[in-house]
Amino acid sequence: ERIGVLGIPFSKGQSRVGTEYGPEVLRNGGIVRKLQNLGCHVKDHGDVEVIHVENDDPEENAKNPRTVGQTSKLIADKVEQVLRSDDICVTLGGDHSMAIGCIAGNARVEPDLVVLWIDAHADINTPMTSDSGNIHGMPLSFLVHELESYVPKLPGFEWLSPCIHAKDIAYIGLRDVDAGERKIIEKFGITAFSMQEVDKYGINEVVERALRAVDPEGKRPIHLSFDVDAMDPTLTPSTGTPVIGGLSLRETYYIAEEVARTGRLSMVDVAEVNPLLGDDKDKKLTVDMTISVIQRFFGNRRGG
Ligand SMILES: N[C@@]1(C(=O)O)CN(C[C@@H]2CCCCN2)C[C@@H]1CCC[B-](O)(O)O
Ligand SMILES: [Mn+2]
Ligand SMILES: [Mn+2]
Ligand SMILES: [Mn+2]
Repeated sequence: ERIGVLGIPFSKGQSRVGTEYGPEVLRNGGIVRKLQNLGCHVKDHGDVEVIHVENDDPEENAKNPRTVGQTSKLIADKVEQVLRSDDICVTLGGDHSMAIGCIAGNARVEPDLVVLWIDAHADINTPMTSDSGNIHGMPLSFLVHELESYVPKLPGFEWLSPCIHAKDIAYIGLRDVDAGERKIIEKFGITAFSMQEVDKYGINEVVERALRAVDPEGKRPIHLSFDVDAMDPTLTPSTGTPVIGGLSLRETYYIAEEVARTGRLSMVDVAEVNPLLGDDKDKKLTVDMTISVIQRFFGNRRGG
């Protein structure tokens, strides 16, 4: 396939400096060359322009709304452009608020997409249910039709309309879900496999059930949003909200290999790499583990 790589040097969806350097360290880790070595045609489209709005006061408890909203629009426009020329888009983040623009942009090209959200967290707080006010904990709430009446139109988000349904989402890796998110997941019947289900059924059964739940006929394009904190912090320590008891390397490889096998992968977001957290060993480990996972979406199979 033709892969378009897009950097999203963004950090204003949360409060820690550092995720803006995610694209740089992933590129320096050789992600483009390693995908090319798999025989893929890879074009690096550079970085999305990040908007910085002065005096971007919180609105409805959401922090940096104008900066996040306006940057998300640029992300959506750029992602749409990439997907019009390449088959698959790989976005290098950046905090997980990037997914607002990534999914919105992808949905313009693939309106029938389904979303696999690989994450320790549900990232579906509304501005009202969020304890932190960090928009990286809210991206899905801006995108889901069923939540439209619960989410205020924030300044900077005027351009955005919901583009997915609750039934189009499946979570894998959850282990730190807020009360408000739990209520949303239950109320709208969102498919969710926490680490408990991974232990109960095994990753193979979880992946099979997740794909069947969102796409029983096996026809729909897949948007896979990968938060590196889905993996155990011993593997990806350099991330802003680590949670112990995460996915193993082999479990994460398995998810990537099975999604690759569908042949319907449309987009992969790589979110929440923060090279300023931890020591140099942690940073190198995080980058190397993340890249080794991404390689498995594109044909690097353990069986050769
Ligand atoms: N739900 C959260 C939010 O801030 O909304 C709260 N949580 C941190 C909090 C620490 C204390 C115990 C409960 N959890 C982080 C998460 C967002 C993660 C965003 B991601 O993109 O990294 O997944
Ligand atoms: Mn997370
Ligand atoms: Mn719709
Ligand atoms: Mn996340």
